Amino acid sequence: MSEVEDDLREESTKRTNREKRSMRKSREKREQERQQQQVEEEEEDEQSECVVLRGIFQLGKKSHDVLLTQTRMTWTPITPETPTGEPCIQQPGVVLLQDVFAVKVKRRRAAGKQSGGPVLGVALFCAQRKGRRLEEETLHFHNASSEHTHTWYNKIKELLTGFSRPRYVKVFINPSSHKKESVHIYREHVAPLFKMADVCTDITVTEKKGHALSVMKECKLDEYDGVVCVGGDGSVAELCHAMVLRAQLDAGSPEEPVKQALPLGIIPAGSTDVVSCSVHGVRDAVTAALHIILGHTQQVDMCSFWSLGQLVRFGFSAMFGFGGRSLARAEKKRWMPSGRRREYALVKTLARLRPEDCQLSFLPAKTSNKNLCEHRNQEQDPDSEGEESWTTNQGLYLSISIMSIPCLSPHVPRGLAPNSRLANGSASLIAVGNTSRSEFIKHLKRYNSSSGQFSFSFVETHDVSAARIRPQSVIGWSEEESEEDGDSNSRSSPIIQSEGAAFPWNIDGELVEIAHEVLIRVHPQLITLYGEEVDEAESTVSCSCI
Ligand SMILES: Nc1ncnc2c1ncn2[C@@H]1O[C@H](COP(=O)(O)OP(=O)(O)OP(=O)(O)O)[C@@H](O)[C@H]1O
Repeated sequence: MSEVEDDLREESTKRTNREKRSMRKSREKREQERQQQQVEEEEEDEQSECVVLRGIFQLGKKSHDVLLTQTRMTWTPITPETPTGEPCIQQPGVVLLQDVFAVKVKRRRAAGKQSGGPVLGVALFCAQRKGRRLEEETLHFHNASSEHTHTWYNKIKELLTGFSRPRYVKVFINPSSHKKESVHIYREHVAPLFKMADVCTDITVTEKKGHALSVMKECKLDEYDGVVCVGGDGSVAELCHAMVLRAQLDAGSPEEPVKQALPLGIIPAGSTDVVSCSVHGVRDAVTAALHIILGHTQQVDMCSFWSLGQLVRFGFSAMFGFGGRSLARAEKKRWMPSGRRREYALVKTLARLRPEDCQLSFLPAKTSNKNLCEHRNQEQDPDSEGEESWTTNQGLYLSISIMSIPCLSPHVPRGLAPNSRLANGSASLIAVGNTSRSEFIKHLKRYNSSSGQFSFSFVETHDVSAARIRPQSVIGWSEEESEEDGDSNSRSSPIIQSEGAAFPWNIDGELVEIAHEVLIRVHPQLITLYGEEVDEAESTVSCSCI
């Protein structure tokens, strides 16, 4: 082997060693950086978790070592040492302060006394999750020392003020909702929780349709942190509409939708409570009240409904065809109990099932969320996106629905529009073409059972940011109904009455009669509701009529 080859091999070995050393160094550097980052993260965690107070309280019959940090309170039983000296491992109890809605000093009250008495300790009032429900739970921490107890009480109270929660809310109660139980529901289940959490209220018990709207137009809204509605879907729809209109008035732009800054809380007291179920997953006044108290808020998309260039209203859902006709029939039988009324209307509308001849156009939703400003510009000219982006179909439809929220309810736990999200900036358009009654019933039944309601050739669904429905038939609902049973005296008054042939629309459970084309626009995150996004509602009832 030549000297040159030796030199080359030596050189190559040196280079390999150099490369290895350099790789090792960069690996070590990366490892050091990772460790440093970990230490910093741990320090950060420690800081937020650093102990604010430590003390001894009795929980139940045992003494506990209790720690309070910025975010939680933990307690571990104090146990005597075992004879063998082995440590006795105990799982600590824990409550997150984000779930605590009130703290009180507990006292032993003498009989007949409203105040005073020796201190017993602190009581924490928390919201505990049980499935989709929030339930009230009280934790008692006993310590007879007044000084000790007050130190803890003051500190916990101070930490709780760090959360963004409503302090003063405007409450509307519709005493006529469903079984006329709203006032009772509010008094029994909501008012005591609000009082406990120091939420002050200004209450209006509505006297007639439109009362909440007129109060909302004029009241001093900046005094409040939120608005609360106790009632059914009709009351919720009126208030949501009122809140967006008020935002428009305040912003000095009566033509354009403006986001309402105040959140709306919904205490369900109706028969279906679709909006409440869609943000709580359950029809339960306590769950709804606790979401309000804890300040859980959720942005929600809304629609605006227009006819002949005039705003009809703001809302979350609309049904044309079967859904509209069925509601119109139910409204004529207001004297029946709500369950029976709904079943009667459903069965009768199925018996007289007929398609609507109409032109359906829609604007497919873009994948990214559009912001409000873009939508505002579109509002003035619905065709400004260019005709080519609209899809138009002409034909016979049994039902057309458009929903910007999933519309969950105990009857339909996965919702009438299971693909719709609360704040994705689009709405589900569900168009059911003409088919036999038996096939239509099969489609309806699948809402109630599991899924597959859209897997029929006569059903199409689209994610849309706007839709337009132009009825072609000259025979409106009014003519057909008067022919049907000559029951004109018992007709309820719809929100809009048209001179010519009008068609019944179900807009958020309210009957609206419109004779002409209706344009629907989706407005991303136009309103904030107290609650959260849920996938499925708790199912408590099932419809047996079909
Ligand atoms: N004091 C009142 N008397 C009559 N109607 C009222 C009164 N206050 C409000 N309203 C109107 O009643 C309508 C229906 O209200 P709501 O939806 O709460 O009850 P509901 O129709 O019985 O419930 P659900 O829609 O769940 O069956 C709303 O449009 C609301 O404006």
